[in-house]
Amino acid sequence: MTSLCGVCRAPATQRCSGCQQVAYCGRDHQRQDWKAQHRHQCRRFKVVRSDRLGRHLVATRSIRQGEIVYRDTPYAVGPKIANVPVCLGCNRNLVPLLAKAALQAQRFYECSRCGWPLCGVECEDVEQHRAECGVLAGTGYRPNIRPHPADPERRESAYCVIVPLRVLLLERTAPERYAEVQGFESHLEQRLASPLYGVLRSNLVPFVRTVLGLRQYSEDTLLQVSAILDTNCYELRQPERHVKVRALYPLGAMLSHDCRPNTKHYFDDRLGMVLVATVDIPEGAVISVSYTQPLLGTLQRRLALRQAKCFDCACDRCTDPTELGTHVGGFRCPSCRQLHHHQSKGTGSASWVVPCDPASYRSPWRCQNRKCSYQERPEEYATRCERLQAELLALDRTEPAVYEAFLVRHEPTLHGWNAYVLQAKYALTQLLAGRREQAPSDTANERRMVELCRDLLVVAERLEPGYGHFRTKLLLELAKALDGLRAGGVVLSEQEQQECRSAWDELERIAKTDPTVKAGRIAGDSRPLPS
Ligand SMILES: C[S@@+](CC[C@H](N)C(=O)[O-])C[C@H]1O[C@@H](n2cnc3c(N)ncnc32)[C@H](O)[C@@H]1O
Repeated sequence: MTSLCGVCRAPATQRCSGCQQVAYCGRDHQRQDWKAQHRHQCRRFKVVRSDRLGRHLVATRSIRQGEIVYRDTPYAVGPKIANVPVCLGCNRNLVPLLAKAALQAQRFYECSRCGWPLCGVECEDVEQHRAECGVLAGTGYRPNIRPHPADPERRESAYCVIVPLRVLLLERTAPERYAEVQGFESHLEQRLASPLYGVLRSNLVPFVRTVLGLRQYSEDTLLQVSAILDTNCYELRQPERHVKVRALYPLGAMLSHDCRPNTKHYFDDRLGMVLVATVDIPEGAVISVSYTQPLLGTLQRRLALRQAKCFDCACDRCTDPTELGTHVGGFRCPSCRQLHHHQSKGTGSASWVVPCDPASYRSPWRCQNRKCSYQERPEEYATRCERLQAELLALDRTEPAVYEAFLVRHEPTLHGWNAYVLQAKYALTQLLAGRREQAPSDTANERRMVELCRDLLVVAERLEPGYGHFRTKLLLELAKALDGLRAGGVVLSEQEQQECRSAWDELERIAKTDPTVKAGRIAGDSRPLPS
């Protein structure tokens, strides 16, 4: 069918290259429409609905790796249901901002009108705080939020009212946004059965209706708003600015999850969410993000998604017993291992135990070797994971040697890419990076780093390919370690020099659309240093 010009309805000869969604008879009408409206509507995606994903985003044209898919402005930002003390003006954690002497004063700066803690007088009139301040000030209620130097991680539950209140106040300040938020997914029915919603029913509801006097909002509406926030908010982290809060974004609320996503996101200085394609996304493909951690096995990821976002993931990784060949959830078959031990040769040692049905929380686990009958019940597998998790958590987090010992201890029984092994290996890279600061020319340290990064990069490429954050961090550590070896007098092979050059080249490309990978310089090296 011939396309018609979006302005005059004459036969069209060209399409908008940005979205491929509208056509024009020529450049004049394209320019005219751009100025009049299209610049606000031109998008690389559209929102569609399916039975499995609900509403989600689909690419309306091919999107290149590294391209920014969209920038999204938040509708509401603020503390999580229970949060460490945070400034209601600028969202920064209050504790690290205070000098020791001030902490001993036992109080934070309090807003002169509503009494809630802020950084200082300069945050009293920040737009985010203005509307709520009037409502909070009128109540006479003052939260008892104080510094606890001995327990800086202590969370205050009084914060559970702030973001819901900010959403309710949109009804006055931005009614079209308020109406849009009411249409977001909530999973309220499922959430009402949880203990958290029991607590919200007895804390949040009377606070808003009785203390704040906002009686026009029924219990159902208030719990619905909470459930919308729990389903759609993103954790907004900017460690260098001491910001760790939650935020609701209109496009973010339409974005579906995949355990092998094709985008990543970061937050800009104005707390906007920027979505970047980590791989080439073909026209018609679902645009996905990951709501969870890549270094968890399928059972743990799916449980986390069910608990936080109320759905059962059925992506390619979740439905593959080997998790795309990585065996992140798997372990070595004890029976085949014994056989191997007795015969001291043969293929026994290479048999892995995998779930019979990865998409079931109650699946038994079975040896992949058809000749072996080894099985493990779901309870036994869960206990195995809990034990490993507890062991990992108990390690001294400052000491690389204890992580190395963990790896040696579990090498005979776990896959080299088992979730707990991966977590230990990744922790080791962080510790070795810290050591580099103290001992810059420790070549044994750098050699080990290179080995770990090469290994983890293979996993990262399978689970979060392309420009994903996990892979980017590893590329950076690999490049720095190879540079470190050279600086320490080691002669790199031709292959290693090429490996180092291509890592830096790729990091430069990633940095073009991801400012969290900042350009800098290593002393004595002319290459840009993402940090
Ligand atoms: C941020 S919202 C995304 C928009 C939502 N689909 C809608 O229609 O409003 C998150 C919710 O989308 C659904 N969802 C997202 N990714 C999914 C997936 N991979 N499989 C099934 N449901 C998914 C779940 O209901 C989840 O709680």
